[in-house]
Amino acid sequence: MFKPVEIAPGIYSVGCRDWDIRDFHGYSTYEGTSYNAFLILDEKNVLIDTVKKEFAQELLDNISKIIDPSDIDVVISNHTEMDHSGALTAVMERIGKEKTVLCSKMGLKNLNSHFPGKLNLRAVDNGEELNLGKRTLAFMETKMLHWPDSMFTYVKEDKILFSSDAFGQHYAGDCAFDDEIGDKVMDHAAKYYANILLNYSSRVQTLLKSVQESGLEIGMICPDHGVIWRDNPGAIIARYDEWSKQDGVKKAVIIFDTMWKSTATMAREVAKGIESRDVHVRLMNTRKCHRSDIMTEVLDAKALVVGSPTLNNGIFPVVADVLTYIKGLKPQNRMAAAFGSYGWSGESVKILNREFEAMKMDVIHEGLKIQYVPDEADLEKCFVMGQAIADKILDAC
Ligand SMILES: Cc1cc2nc3c(=O)[nH]c(=O)nc-3n(C[C@H](O)[C@H](O)[C@H](O)COP(=O)(O)O)c2cc1C
Repeated sequence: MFKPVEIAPGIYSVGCRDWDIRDFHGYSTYEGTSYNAFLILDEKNVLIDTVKKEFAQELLDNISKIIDPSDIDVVISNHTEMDHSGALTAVMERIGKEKTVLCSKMGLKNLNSHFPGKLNLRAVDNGEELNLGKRTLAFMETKMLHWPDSMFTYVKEDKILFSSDAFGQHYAGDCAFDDEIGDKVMDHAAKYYANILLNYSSRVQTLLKSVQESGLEIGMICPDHGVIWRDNPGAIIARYDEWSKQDGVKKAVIIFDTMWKSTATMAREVAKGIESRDVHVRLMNTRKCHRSDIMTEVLDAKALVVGSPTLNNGIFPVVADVLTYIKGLKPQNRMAAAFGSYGWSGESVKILNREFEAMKMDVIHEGLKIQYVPDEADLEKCFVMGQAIADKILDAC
């Protein structure tokens, strides 16, 4: 299903596509994903990263179309996570168990935890270089982007950055490059950033600044998932800068759930109020929209508005699920407001406000509780609440 692609003279993309995966550790992958691995032919032949365990043979088959795997001299593990290291031991059996696997210092610890005593590991220093003959590799530690072991490998002569999971996208289509896939690549990349990297945004900012200051020239970025940025790597770097700053745009995301449609009716009226001020709004039912798609919408939204009925003195469980997920990804500089229908005790708005405070969000409205089914006057209150939220967003953006 996949053949190696020569991405630069003597440098090949040899990884595998996982066409059918639709749930990637809880992230919805409607177009599958790829596990990218790269082969560099030089006086020393190098393999950068491997693939998920079950794709080990496919990776070896791809390599074999170019060289005998046993002619690989060094393997580099930029990231320990199993989608890039799961095949390592099987691949090393074929390449030669005694051959060196280079990784970061944390990679050494983490790979040993995953595959105790099975690999001949050597940790490289941040900034260390490896001469391959015609080319030089430089290693850059990128701790917590997005695991403690993450690092980048840069080919100095070709100006190619092997960026591990950074700049990746879950996409397994026919395209190998940004110029082939077109504009939709940014939707995939935004979803990836929102769900995998958002909580490390301050580190992204630090990294981008240090890359800029060092004058590192980046001609091509090869992430471990999705297409390669060969045409315009500057475009994804600019988007990472924008996403990691988290300034937010004039947009509110309303997430809600409902048992008997009262909170849903309120949600629509709040949305109408927001939209009446020409502020963009997304209305997302937590039982109909996947949490990773909700997160993608939260990425650039200035405000998060949450609606939940009161259920057994609490909030609706699916709303709690999505909020837990959003909280973990630590969106910054956000406004928030809550609403919901209740029957007798009505705790949901108070609980949601507490959650917003725990998430360090700016609570811009005291919240709106409506008993049972909202009447005309209640719906007007929802509309006015939407307008008040929109006004705060317009003041801030
Ligand atoms: C199983 C169940 C448990 C409920 N528990 C509470 C509760 O603890 N306190 C409360 O105020 N209302 C409670 N309610 C009432 C709902 O909050 C009320 O019917 C509300 O209007 C539902 O809003 P919805 O139409 O958006 O689902 C409960 C309703 C159900 C079905």
